[in-house]
Amino acid sequence: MNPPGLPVSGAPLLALRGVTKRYANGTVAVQGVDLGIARGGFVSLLGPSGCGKSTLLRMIAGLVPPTAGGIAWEGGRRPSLGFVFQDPTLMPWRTALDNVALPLRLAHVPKAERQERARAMLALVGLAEAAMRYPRELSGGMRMRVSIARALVTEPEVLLLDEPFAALDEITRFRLNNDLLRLWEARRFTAVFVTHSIFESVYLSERVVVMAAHPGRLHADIALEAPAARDEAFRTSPAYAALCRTVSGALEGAMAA
Ligand SMILES: Nc1ncnc2c1ncn2[C@@H]1O[C@H](COP(=O)(O)OP(=O)(O)OP(=O)(O)O)[C@@H](O)[C@H]1O
Repeated sequence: MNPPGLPVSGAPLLALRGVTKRYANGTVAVQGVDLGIARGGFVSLLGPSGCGKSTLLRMIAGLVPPTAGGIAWEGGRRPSLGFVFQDPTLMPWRTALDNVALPLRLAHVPKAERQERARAMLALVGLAEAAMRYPRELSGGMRMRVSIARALVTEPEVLLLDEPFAALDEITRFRLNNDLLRLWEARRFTAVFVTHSIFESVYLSERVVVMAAHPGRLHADIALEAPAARDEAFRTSPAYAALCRTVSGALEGAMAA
């Protein structure tokens, strides 16, 4: 385990330096976060409720400005970003296909091309057959797949995910974990994944950043030495259990801190 926040070797895609967020009501949601994130990595932000995970992710997304510190992107420009929230936020009056195509419509991509790209993306998340269905005709897991397809249809360099699977049942969650890993392996976007779940963070990530609360800050930075193929065999392996124990110990430390 490394001390928290050590920059990754080489120039990171994203470098946070002393990032702090104090909301107008005086709550210090995040304090003095130093963190480097490498291109193409899969990093989880793990911590107890209220430790500032969502605030940190929103600052990375540019949705919330830090009150101190800075966020620097490689080359001095923010790359294209996709964002997946816990609530899929689909438009109920549009089909799955039209929901996925929406970011392309907003980017003025011609209709034929956007339909083709949205169909291909839906196929990648296993929903080729559901393209013409409306959100109310889809299960919770299918709606989340549509949401992920919509976030990826513009082929962003970075995918930010804020507890996307927290509201799903365990079996659906496991399936979507696998789907997300397959997409990441195929596309190699940089993934920053916020979760409460030790098991999920260990299954998905190459690196788990553990946060402590009051004020929200980094507590530990754990590189996970895991097999390249993360699958159901890995989920039930002693290696997985050992990594979960390590991360669980760090989380207990964060909660006691
Ligand atoms: N807009 C806001 N105004 C004031 N305080 C806020 C605001 N958003 C979040 N907070 C506070 O900032 C702290 C961190 O919140 P944040 O949602 O970032 O944490 P979190 O780790 O993502 O929590 P959870 O896991 O419960 O979603 C909390 O104390 C929260 O109440």
